[in-house]
Amino acid sequence: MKKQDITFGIHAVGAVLQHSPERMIEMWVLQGRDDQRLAPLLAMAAEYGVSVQYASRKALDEKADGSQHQGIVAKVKAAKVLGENELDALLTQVKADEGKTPFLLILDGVTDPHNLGACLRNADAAGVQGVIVPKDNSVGLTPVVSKVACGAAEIVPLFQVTNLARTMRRLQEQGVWIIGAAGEADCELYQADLTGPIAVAMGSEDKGLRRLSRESCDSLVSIPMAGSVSSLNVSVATGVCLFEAVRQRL
Ligand SMILES: C[S@@+](CC[C@H](N)C(=O)[O-])C[C@H]1O[C@@H](n2cnc3c(N)ncnc32)[C@H](O)[C@@H]1O
Repeated sequence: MKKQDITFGIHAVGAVLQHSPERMIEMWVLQGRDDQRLAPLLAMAAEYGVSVQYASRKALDEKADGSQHQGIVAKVKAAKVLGENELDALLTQVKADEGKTPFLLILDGVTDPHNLGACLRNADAAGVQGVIVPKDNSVGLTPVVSKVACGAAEIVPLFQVTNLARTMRRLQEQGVWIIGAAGEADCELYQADLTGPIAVAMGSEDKGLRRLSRESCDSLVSIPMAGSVSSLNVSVATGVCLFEAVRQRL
């Protein structure tokens, strides 16, 4: 298991400092950078006794492996990997919390870190309580995912499960209705009831929902497409589905 990780970008580093400062090991900031957005991060680092070093752009580029780092890179302890047991605990907690209804997102094999990052960002914005992905054939919490998620990767729990179909069955046994998004479904998203305990399941970039995952859904919905392209990018489709649920759940 990985013990340390690199994270970069103002929101991603800020979210670690804000939500799990105990994970922060050290930070590097671009020499001579006068960016007001860095000030609260430096203040938090001082408060938690995190070592901050100033470094050249070349050094930061190397640490961030060439990705856009906005002048800040941090070494952090790797986040705890969450699985089936933690998902059960989350559901119990959500159900015990009066006024809360399970609202989950399943991503069946998303492999592009930009897409996972954008989905986590959407999930956080929509108030999703947890995102579930299969352990294999999916991208995990990489530095690029954290950067694109803009802090959401440190907030929304990501559950990595060994057998997605089994997890879907467990969710159903606990009263969660699973709605799969598939372009060819007859039922349009806007006709579906998304008000109860739900998990929205999205397919992978290239193959969509796998057969077993699709068959495990309680219903399938499509987002109507007016133009000539056959499908939306998975993170865009995720945003559309989640925010239709948010609208209905107001
Ligand atoms: C890029 S699409 C996958 C396209 C893939 N070729 C297929 O056959 O499904 C990725 C995922 O986004 C969701 N999606 C994209 N467009 C959609 C639409 N119009 N209606 C419902 N879901 C959609 C689905 O969950 C899909 O599996």
